Amino acid sequence: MCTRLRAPITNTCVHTCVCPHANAPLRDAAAHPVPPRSPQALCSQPGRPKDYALPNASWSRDMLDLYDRFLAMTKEGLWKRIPSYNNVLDHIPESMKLAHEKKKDTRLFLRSIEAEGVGFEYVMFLNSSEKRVVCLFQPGSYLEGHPGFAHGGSIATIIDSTIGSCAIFVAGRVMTANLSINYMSPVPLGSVVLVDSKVDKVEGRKVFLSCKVQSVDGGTLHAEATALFIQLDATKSQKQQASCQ
Ligand SMILES: CCCCCCCCCC(=O)SCCNC(=O)CCNC(=O)[C@H](O)C(C)(C)COP(=O)(O)OP(=O)(O)OC[C@H]1O[C@@H](n2cnc3c(N)ncnc32)[C@H](O)[C@@H]1OP(=O)(O)O
Repeated sequence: MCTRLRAPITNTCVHTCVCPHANAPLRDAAAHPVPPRSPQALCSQPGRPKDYALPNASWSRDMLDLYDRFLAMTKEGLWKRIPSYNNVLDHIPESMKLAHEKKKDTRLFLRSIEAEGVGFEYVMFLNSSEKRVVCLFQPGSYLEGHPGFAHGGSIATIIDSTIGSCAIFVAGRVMTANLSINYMSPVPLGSVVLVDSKVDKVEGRKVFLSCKVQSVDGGTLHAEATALFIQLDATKSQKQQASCQ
């Protein structure tokens, strides 16, 4: 794990969204208990979708401490918090949308459970110079597989999405062609893990990536993965688009 993650916590809010509380002092992490913080209360703006990648009352102390450490690193300019919406089209810039892609009542799989704390609680940070995306992930009780532990499919989902976000950064619109995961140690429900992904190489439309899932202290390697993403071919996309109309 990157030693930079052990940097001291700062008490400044640096949300990337337009937020009335931006740069307002946060809590003293050591001295005060975790206050209930609602993303909507912090950053709700008329006409803007709700950003789910912000602290809520279900986040554990480990999750909040790690979040604060990454926020501190965003101030140095190397890392950027990635907002998270429950409709995937809100992630795609208008200029990259295909003609048939209109917003419907669909949801990004990871944001399909509305209640806080029981599904995928996560926030991602991008380091563009290292072509790296790190996701802080706290699996909730509805993601159970083996009793008390996160389902392997939920681990695959968070890996695919973290690696996918990294691939999108270098290649724009991509799809997973191959994802290979070795599960080494089960992830307890309610614990916090770091999903650390990076681009290894790009060959034409092919983006090769790798990923590690580790405990917060770096002492447990829960899973390792490699993936191949393919940049969508604009010509083929146009054909798919025509067949959808
Ligand atoms: C912030 C929001 C977060 C969002 C994150 C989202 C992450 C989630 C991503 C997903 O879950 S995507 C859903 C799961 N994936 C799919 O459903 C993909 C299904 N497969 C396809 O649609 C097509 O196979 C694909 C688009 C991946 C590739 O089809 P293409 O027709 O564009 O590729 P083509 O056949 O021309 O192959 C291009 C190159 O890739 C290679 N290739 C394609 N598939 C491969 C494969 N599976 N393994 C190895 N190589 C592969 C292929 O050999 C070739 O190599 P060369 O250029 O060297 O000749």
